[in-house]
Amino acid sequence: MGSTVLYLGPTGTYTHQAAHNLFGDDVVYTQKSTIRDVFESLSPGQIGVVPKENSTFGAVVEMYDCLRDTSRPYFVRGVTALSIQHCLLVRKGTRLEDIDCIMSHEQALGQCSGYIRQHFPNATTKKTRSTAAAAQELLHSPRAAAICSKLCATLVEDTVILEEGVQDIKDNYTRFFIITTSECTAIPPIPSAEQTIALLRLTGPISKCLAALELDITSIDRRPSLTGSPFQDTYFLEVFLPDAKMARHQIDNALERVRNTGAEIDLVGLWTSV
Ligand SMILES: O=C(O)C(=O)C[C@]1(C(=O)O)C=C[C@@H](O)C=C1
Repeated sequence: MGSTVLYLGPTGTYTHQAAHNLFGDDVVYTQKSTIRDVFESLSPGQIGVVPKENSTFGAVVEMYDCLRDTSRPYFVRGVTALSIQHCLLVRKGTRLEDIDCIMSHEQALGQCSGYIRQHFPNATTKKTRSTAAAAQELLHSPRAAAICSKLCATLVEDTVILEEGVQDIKDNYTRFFIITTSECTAIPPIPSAEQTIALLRLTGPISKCLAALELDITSIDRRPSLTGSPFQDTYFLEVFLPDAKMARHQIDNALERVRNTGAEIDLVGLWTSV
């Protein structure tokens, strides 16, 4: 039997599709109802797939909040991207003019906020745990619509798509992290390229730390650190390492330089990417 892959479910989420594109039918899939559940249920030897960022709406905050937790070991092993084309799904018989509530994951509501404002100015919005969870809720909500993938129309009985491509920016992509509890967990090969990227978690004075790091930073995300000092932040830095063979050595030296400034820094991911 192949590895177990935990993903944000239920069946039909974009995360499920991203996981399936990567691992196909060679693994055992286990759905979890929130991103936090994926992190907290992950056992040694298992693989998790969680959304990380969207090209229209930005960082997936819940994911970064889980990575901020230093009490459990997580390690990012790779990244995969998926084109996100949202549909407006309703129960059969519901017309556009009947819709009084739009349900979806907050990321999808954000990616479609212009569309919702323009077409449903009087509707309420309801956040659900995932896009596919919103599709399932239609069974109990005859006047609501769900924003979700086309696939959900085939998975949830008695539903029909009223509109396709309802995201505000047509070229819309989400990236997903592949996580394990340890850097050493064996995982099926992930398509990769020559670029080596490391993910660092840093808590400390940012300008001093960046000066000590001396690496090529490709992205920075920031969340409150929860260390007890108000407005102290934890930063997630993605750094590009031009020489894959020297990557580990370069990172270890950089971590030492930053720790010497008194800051806290950890390596929480290392992968090759396109
Ligand atoms: O709800 C889903 O279908 C998910 O897989 C989550 C998620 C996200 O959190 O970004 C994934 C892709 C889309 O951006 C919308 C929602």
